[in-house]
Amino acid sequence: MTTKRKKLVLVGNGMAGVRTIEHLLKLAPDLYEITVFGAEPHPNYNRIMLSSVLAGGASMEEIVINDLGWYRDNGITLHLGRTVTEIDPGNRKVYAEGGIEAAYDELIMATGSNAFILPIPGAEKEGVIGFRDIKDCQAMQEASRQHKKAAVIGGGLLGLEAARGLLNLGMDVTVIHINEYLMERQLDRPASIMLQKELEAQGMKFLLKKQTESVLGKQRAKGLLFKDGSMLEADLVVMAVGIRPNTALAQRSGITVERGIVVDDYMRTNLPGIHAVGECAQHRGIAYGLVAPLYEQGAVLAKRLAGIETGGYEGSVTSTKLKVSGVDVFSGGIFVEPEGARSLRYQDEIEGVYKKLVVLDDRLIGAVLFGETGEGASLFSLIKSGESIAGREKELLLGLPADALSSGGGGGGASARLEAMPADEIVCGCNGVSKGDIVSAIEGGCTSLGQVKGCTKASASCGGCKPLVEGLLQIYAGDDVVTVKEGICGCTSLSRDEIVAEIKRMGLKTVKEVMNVLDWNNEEGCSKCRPSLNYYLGMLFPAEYKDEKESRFTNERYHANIQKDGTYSVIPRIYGGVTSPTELKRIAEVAEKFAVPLVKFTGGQRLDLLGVKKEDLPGVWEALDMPSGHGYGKALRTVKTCVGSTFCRFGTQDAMGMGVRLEKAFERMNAPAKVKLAVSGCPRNCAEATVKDFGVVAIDGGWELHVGGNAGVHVRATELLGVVKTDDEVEEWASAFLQYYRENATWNERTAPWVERVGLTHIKSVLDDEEERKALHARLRDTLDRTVDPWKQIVNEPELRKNFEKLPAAQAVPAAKESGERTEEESA
Ligand SMILES: Cc1cc2nc3c(=O)[nH]c(=O)nc-3n(C[C@H](O)[C@H](O)[C@H](O)COP(=O)(O)OP(=O)(O)OC[C@H]3O[C@@H](n4cnc5c(N)ncnc54)[C@H](O)[C@@H]3O)c2cc1C
Ligand SMILES: NC(=O)c1ccc[n+]([C@@H]2O[C@H](COP(=O)([O-])OP(=O)(O)OC[C@H]3O[C@@H](n4cnc5c(N)ncnc54)[C@H](O)[C@@H]3O)[C@@H](O)[C@H]2O)c1
Ligand code: SF4
Ligand code: FES
Repeated sequence: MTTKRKKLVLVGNGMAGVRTIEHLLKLAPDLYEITVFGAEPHPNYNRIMLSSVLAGGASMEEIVINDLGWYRDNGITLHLGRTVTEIDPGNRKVYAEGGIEAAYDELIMATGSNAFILPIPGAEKEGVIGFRDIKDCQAMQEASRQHKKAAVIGGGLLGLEAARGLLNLGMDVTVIHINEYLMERQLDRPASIMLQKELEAQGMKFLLKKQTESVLGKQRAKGLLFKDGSMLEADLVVMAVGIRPNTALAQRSGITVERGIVVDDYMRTNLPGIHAVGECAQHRGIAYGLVAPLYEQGAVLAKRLAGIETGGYEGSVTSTKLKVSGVDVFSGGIFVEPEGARSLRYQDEIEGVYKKLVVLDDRLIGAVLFGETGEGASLFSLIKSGESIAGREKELLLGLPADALSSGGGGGGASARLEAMPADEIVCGCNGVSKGDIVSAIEGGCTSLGQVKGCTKASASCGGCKPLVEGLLQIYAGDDVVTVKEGICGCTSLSRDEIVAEIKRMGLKTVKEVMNVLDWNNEEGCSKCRPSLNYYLGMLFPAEYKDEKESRFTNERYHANIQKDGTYSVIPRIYGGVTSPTELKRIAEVAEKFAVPLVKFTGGQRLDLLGVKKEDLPGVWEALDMPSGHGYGKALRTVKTCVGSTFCRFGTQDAMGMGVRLEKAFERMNAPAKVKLAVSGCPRNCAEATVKDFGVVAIDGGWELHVGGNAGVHVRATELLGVVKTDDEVEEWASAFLQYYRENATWNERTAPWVERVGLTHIKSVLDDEEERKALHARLRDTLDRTVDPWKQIVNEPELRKNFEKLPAAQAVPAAKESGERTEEESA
């Protein structure tokens, strides 16, 4: 005898509702006769991926989660394109468009949200849309075929993803934002400013602190008028100013509604048999707007409906990742310090990296990452776990090896955390994939990230969970794991070596050409690939390549180090740290003349003039009449020396003379990362040569050559490359080592990790070959002979000087005010 199934009706065929049904079918496949109503004419699809569809990274077909066959196979009655218009709670019935009605024992409201359209005059005009569904996406694609200028109102996640998509469609895009910085709901000011700069480099324009008064135009939008009286031309206006839970039907039906449909921990509304999940629901005062919490709600409701005991939904901590190719932004938990909390920050404008951790009672409660977001998933799991991070705060901030990211003191690190993670914990928030799902996929034969993605969808949306999925692969696939090569950034799947080989093979000569020919998936590139391509091209073709200033970071463009108040630091070259009374007097006069607020000795034996205004830079350089110390770039910085045999009674060689010689030989040398040298006059090593990229230590009758050292966060002592007798040999070996590093390291890789990666034995074997050594030396000489001092060049060329003129206040780039940035000279 078959028992009669209960009737379950789902209103809303979106991500949260259908997810609940999927769960329920797994838990109790025969319990309900299910009817689904969807106002949209499509089967259930991944709304998140609309951003990728718009940007050209996915097709509409690819984002379907459950096709029509799935509904059929599971015996679900589906009414597509039918909006439910009425609920009769007394008789437990729903009524939909087209005269359709359905009775229920249990009803799920999963009506999602509506895009908020600003109630301003002209908002109803043709060409004004929100960005919420397939229809909106198609409208934007269509508009881009006929129109050129787009305005996106709202600089939040949605607005920026829409803007990136429209840029990809060839439109001229301006984002209008009401706040003074972008994504203020997810980011703090420094991260937001870095984000803005990166997006500007991609071609996006911004109008900040602007309030839209009305949409101009007759039938179709022609532009926007702002409250300050200014205007913007636009024939497509996308409103991305937030969402409002879709509650009208619930309200009409007597269900309690505040901002959303009010539910308890079991997703029950005030009316018997009626539940709500997803963006339309309000739980403990919060209506969520991201899928991860909605999936958690769905899991609880599914258990409840299946009659399985469950602890109830207790609310979610959320994290977000902006899905814009070439920009890495992560925000999780509480990123604005509540009372009693501390925050730790790290900012490096040269590398384009910003990190902020918020700690309360020794627990990580929030994080913002820009530029390097690989640790986002691990940090987010620490935020959720609430475990103590006492004593590990700095490690976490500075991104030590993945295994430092957890289990403080308990040992084991990140892999131990993954192993201990319960099977039902969600690893991929975007797609609601649990650890158990991923482990099953691996045990079922998936051995690469791509295969796990194909089987489970984990990492298929924002990609934020990729490190965790890879971690699970390492643990559960063991030796079978297939590591698929990663591109140098999100814009390409090519590795550094492949790119360099292709540049050489095809003789590519500009950054744009490389991107075009090698099929970059983002026309403008990003903050990782543009500077690296600029470096590789300059390194490969020193004679022909013209440096692309726009592919460099601010500091390298202005040849000075930007400080947290927006002023600059000027470090002239002082060869070997040896100066003279005349030079010192000149520096003092310049400091007085330009009212330089601070003059300080750096760790590299030089003088740093701090607090110089941008417009004063050329004047300061002119008056100093000294070469640039390159204290701002990926280049030779200092050659630190001790006094050596000239004065010291222990000295066996002239350390100062050698230091000056090396600094003169290698000044203006750019490199994959900054390079520091030191020369000590005896093994007492007062110049600390054994923590430098290239260290020279005098011994009786010769010099020891040390390589691959590094102070700073990850201290690494040098390894001994060899011992030579003469000063000429020191220069030749140093030159060959540096050129080999220049030609083979990945952009941004310092000598310490490079030596570790390729091995000293290999480097030695190359440099021991005299012919090869001399050839490397000659290539570096040839490169350096073509370089000029950047300060002199700017001082002497009026056109270049113009770049330093004071901008009108409105255009000035805001400084990274809250940053804790140090001058690069001082950072090791
Ligand atoms: C472009 C874009 C990108 C996004 N990116 C991300 C991201 O990267 N990460 C993230 O976590 N979140 C992201 N989101 C948010 C995420 O998509 C939503 O949180 C999620 O889709 C909400 O699911 P839901 O089921 O509650 O609502 P929806 O997915 O909106 O589904 C509700 C459905 O109910 C239907 N409906 C409404 N009323 C009725 C009715 N009376 N009768 C019948 N049907 C009805 C609607 O038409 C809709 O199809 C993004 C959203 C957009 C628009
Ligand atoms: N990557 C992701 O996780 C992702 C991507 C897209 C959308 N979403 C989700 O979709 C939902 C909608 O996104 P959203 O960005 O519209 O919402 P949001 O509320 O996060 O951001 C809206 C932004 O618009 C700005 N704004 C408000 N009024 C304005 C006005 N009059 N003029 C100019 N700017 C104005 C606000 O300052 C805010 O920054 C959110 O829940 C979001 O989390 C998430
Ligand atoms: S390293 Fe040797 S030579 Fe140089 S200062 Fe120290 S003791 Fe003197
Ligand atoms: S968390 Fe976004 S794809 Fe997994």
